[in-house]
Amino acid sequence: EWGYSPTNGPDVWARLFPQAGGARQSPVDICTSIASSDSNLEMKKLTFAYESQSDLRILNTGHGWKVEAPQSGSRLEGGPLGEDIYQLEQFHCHWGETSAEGSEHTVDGRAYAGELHLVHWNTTKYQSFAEAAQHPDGLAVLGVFFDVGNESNDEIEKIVSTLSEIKFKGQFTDIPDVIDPTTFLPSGLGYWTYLGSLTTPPCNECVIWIVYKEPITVTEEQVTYH
Ligand SMILES: NS(=O)(=O)c1ccc(O)c(NC(=O)NCCCCO)c1
Ligand SMILES: [Zn+2]
Repeated sequence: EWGYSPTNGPDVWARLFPQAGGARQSPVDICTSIASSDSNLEMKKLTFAYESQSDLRILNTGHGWKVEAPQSGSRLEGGPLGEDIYQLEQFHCHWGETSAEGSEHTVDGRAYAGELHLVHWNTTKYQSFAEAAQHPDGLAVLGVFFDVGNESNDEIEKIVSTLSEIKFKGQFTDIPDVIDPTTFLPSGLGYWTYLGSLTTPPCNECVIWIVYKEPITVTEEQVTYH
């Protein structure tokens, strides 16, 4: 089973998952000095529209939590996504042992306490998430960094408050509260974008990454759960 130790971590994933040795692997360190601002991105504004949903299923994946949120009524489009429309499939989180680390992307070498991924797939071109994940423009993932501060995030609390029920890998439960994914996004909508991959095996090179510049604030407890 793949993981993050020296014997099963990213350096050996390519033995079992060939794409992990590819040319557009994620995560990356975002070097802000060489990131170029693309004027047409301003012209094609990135727009998103989500539904609020209750009774979403949350799963312990063994590497964090994942909320299954297939939303046929959601739309992510514009910005780097060309003319295609992407639909929300799931969102999940990466965090670390301490709040000094945990994000997958880093910014000028700096890691954040954690990182939320909102995973979407291209419904204009493909018929399913699984099919989309086989194509270079199949998925669009919004990444939001977590900063640790004194205010807790109410939406994240609705999720973290269920984790005591799914202590072990493979367990799942329902989140009774209504969740609106829009509330996970920072107020500042500036982002970096690049063509990359799934950050975990099978590491398919199918993701258009959109990483927001502004982190959202959560409390230490909300992001060092284990
Ligand atoms: N981190 S990511 O790039 O947004 C990402 C988005 C969607 C994914 O399907 C994966 N990878 C994945 O599901 N691997 C299968 C078993 C892992 C259980 O955790 C990673
Ligand atoms: Zn992820």
